[in-house]
Amino acid sequence: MAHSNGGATNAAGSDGEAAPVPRPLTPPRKVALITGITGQDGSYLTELLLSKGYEVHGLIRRSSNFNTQRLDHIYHDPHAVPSSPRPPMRLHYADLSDSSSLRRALDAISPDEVYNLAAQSHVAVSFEIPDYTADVTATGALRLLEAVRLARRPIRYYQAGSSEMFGSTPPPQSEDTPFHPRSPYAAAKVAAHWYTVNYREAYGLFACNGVLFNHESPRRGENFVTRKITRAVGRIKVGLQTKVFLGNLSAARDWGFAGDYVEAMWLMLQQDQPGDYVVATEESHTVEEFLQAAFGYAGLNWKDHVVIDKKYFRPAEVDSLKGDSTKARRELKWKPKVGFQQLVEMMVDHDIELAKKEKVLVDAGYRREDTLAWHFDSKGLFSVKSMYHVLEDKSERDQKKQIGGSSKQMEGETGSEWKKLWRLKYQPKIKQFLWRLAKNSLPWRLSIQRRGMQIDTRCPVCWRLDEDGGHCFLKCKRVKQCWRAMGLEQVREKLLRASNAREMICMILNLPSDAQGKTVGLLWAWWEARNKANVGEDMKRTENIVHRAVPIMADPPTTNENKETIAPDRHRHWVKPPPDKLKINCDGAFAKESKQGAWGFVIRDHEGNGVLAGAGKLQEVPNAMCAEGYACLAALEAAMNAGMAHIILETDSLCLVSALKTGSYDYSIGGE
Ligand SMILES: C[C@H]1O[C@H](OP(=O)(O)OP(=O)(O)OC[C@H]2O[C@@H](n3cnc4c(=O)[nH]c(N)nc43)[C@H](O)[C@@H]2O)[C@@H](O)[C@@H](O)C1=O
Repeated sequence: MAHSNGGATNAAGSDGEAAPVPRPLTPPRKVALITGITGQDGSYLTELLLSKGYEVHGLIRRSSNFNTQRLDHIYHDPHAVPSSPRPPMRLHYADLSDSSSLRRALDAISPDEVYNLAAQSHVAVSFEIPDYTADVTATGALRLLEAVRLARRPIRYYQAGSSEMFGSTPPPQSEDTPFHPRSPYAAAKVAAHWYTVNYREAYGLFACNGVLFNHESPRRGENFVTRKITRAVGRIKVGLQTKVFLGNLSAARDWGFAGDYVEAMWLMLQQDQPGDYVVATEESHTVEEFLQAAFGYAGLNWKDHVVIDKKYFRPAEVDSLKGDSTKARRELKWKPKVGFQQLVEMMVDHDIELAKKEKVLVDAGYRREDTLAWHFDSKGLFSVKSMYHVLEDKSERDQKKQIGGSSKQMEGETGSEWKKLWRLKYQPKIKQFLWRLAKNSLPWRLSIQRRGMQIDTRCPVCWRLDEDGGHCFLKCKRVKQCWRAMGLEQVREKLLRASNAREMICMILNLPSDAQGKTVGLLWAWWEARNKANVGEDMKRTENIVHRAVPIMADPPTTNENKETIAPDRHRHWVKPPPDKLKINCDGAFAKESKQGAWGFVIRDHEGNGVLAGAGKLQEVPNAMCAEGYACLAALEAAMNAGMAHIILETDSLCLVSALKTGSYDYSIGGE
C-alpha cells in the first residue's frame, strides 16, 4: 500500500540521471509500538504484526507484578538467548501518565507506527476511579500524540476509540453519529478521539481513530460480561460453581471477535490518507441472548444459574449499540470473519477446557479458599528475612547476566562486598559516597551530559579532559599529585587496572587497613575539593587535600555502644537502632474515594543520620494495607540494592506487622 505521509517506506530519490542507489535485497522491517500490549487487543495485534514481518515493541507499566500472560507464547526473554539476533518483539517500561517516559521510548524505538491501545477500559470501574480514568485514557492519549508529533521521524498513529462514545444516541451508529458518552470512561475516550482529530488537522499527523464496537475472545478479561458468562458456563459444566451474579441483562451490544478487529486497526495505518472508522459486525444481541447462546451451547439452562445482583448495575447505562461499518468495509476492504454464534462457541469451548484443568487441581486436593501465600516459603509464610534473600538472589543473578554469566566474576567479588562496605568504621556519609562511587552514580560531568543536560564536560580541576570517574579519581593531573604525596602511587596503579567502579571498590575493600584508610581519606577529600572547584571556588592545593584526608582515615569507629539506644516511651519517640544496624521507617497512605495512595521510607543509622530515603505515588490501591505493604517492599528493595544487610523494619501498621509475623492477613480491612 502507498504511504502519503509518514510511511515506513524510504524515499529513494531518483531523477533518472543519478547513479543507481544500492538497495538492500530485503526492505528493512517495519517497527511498531503498542501501548496496552498486555491486553486482549495488544496480544492479537502483536501476533498479526509479527506475522507481517514487523518488529514489535510494547510499553508496559512498572508495577510490582507482571501481567504478560497473554504474550507468554510470543515473548522470549532476551537474557535467555543472548546470542540471538534482534528479537522481533520487545517490552519497555513507560507510562501514559508520564510524558518523559513516552518521549524516551519513542526516541529509543523510533517506530513507523504507534498503536495506542492502553486505557483504564472497564466502564463500571471508571465510575469509581474517574480522574485516574481520565488521566490515562484521555490525557495519556494527548501525551502520546505530543510525543509522536515531536519525534524525529514521521510516525503513523492509531487511537483505540470505543462504541461507548455513542452512549445514548440510538443505533445504528456510524462515523457521522453524534457522541453522547454515559460514563467517565466514554467521556475520556471522546476526548482522546478529538485530540487525535485535532493533531491530524493542526499538525498534519497521520492519525486515525478506530471506533471499535465490543470485541471479545477467550483472552477477554474476566470482568467483562461475555467472559464472565463463558467462565461461569465452563465451571458450572464441570461442577466447580453453580451460580453466576450479573447486572442488567437487557443491554444490547454489537459483539465481534477481537482477532478480526486488530486487522482493521492495521489496515487504517496502511491507507493513503488518515481517517476515522467504525468497526462492527452490524449485528446486536442483548446480554440475555448471549446467556442463552452460551449456556445453551453447553447443554445448560441459564435461568437455573443466573442471579441478578444490583451491584452490577451502572449509574448510567448504554442501552443499545449496533454499528454501521459501511466505511470500513468499503475503504479498508475489511469485514468480520467470526460471527456471533461462532464467537460464543469459541469462548465456551475454551473456558470448558480451562475449567477441566482447574477441576484436575481441585480433585488433587487443592480445594481451598484463595489465600495470600508467600511463594518463596514452603509453608507459604512471608517473612522480611526471606524477602531479603529473594531480592538478594535476584540482584546477584541480574548482575551475572550483565557481566556475561558466572564465569566472569569480577576481581575480589564474592557477593559480600556490600556487607563489608557497610560494616566499615567510617562516617555514614563516607560509606554512602563509596557506595555511590561503586554504583557509578556520582555526578561527574560526563554522566550529567548523558542524562541530557547540555554542559561543558571538561574536568573542573584540570580543564583538559572530559570528566568521568576514572579521570576524576585516578587520571587527572592534579589528583595524581595527591596520590604521590600520600605515598599511594602503587595503589593508584593497581586501581587503574580495575575494569569498572565496582571492581575498584572491591579492590579498595581488600587493601590492608592502613592503605585502605589512606585511600578512602584521599578519595573523600579529593571529592570535597573537586565539588568546590566545580561550583567556581578555587581548587585547593595538594597539601591541603592531603591534610584534610588524614583525619578521615584516622576517624575512630563511630560506635555508640555505651549510649542508651532504647527510648523510654517506644510509641512516642523514634528509637535509634544499635550501632551495627540500620533502621527502616516506612509508611503508606491511601485515599478511599480516589483509590490513590503514596508510600515513603527513610533509612537511618545508629546516630539518626538519614542514609537513604524514597517516596512515590500509587494508583488503584484497593486498601490501606496494600499501601503499607508497598512502602515496606520499596524500602526493603532499596536497602537490598544498597547492600544493607542488618536492618530493622519499623511500620505503624499493626495489621502489616501481624501479617509479616504470622503470615495471616485480615481480609476485612479492604472491605473486599
Ligand atoms: C466497546 C466497549 O466494550 C466494553 O464495555 P462494555 O460494553 O461496558 O462491556 P461489558 O462487558 O463490561 O458490559 C456489557 C454490558 O453488560 C452489562 N452487564 C450485565 N451484567 C454485567 C456484569 O456482571 N459485568 C459486566 N462487566 N457487565 C455486565 C453491562 O451493564 C453492559 O451493559 C469495554 O471493552 C470498553 O472498554 C469498550 O470500549
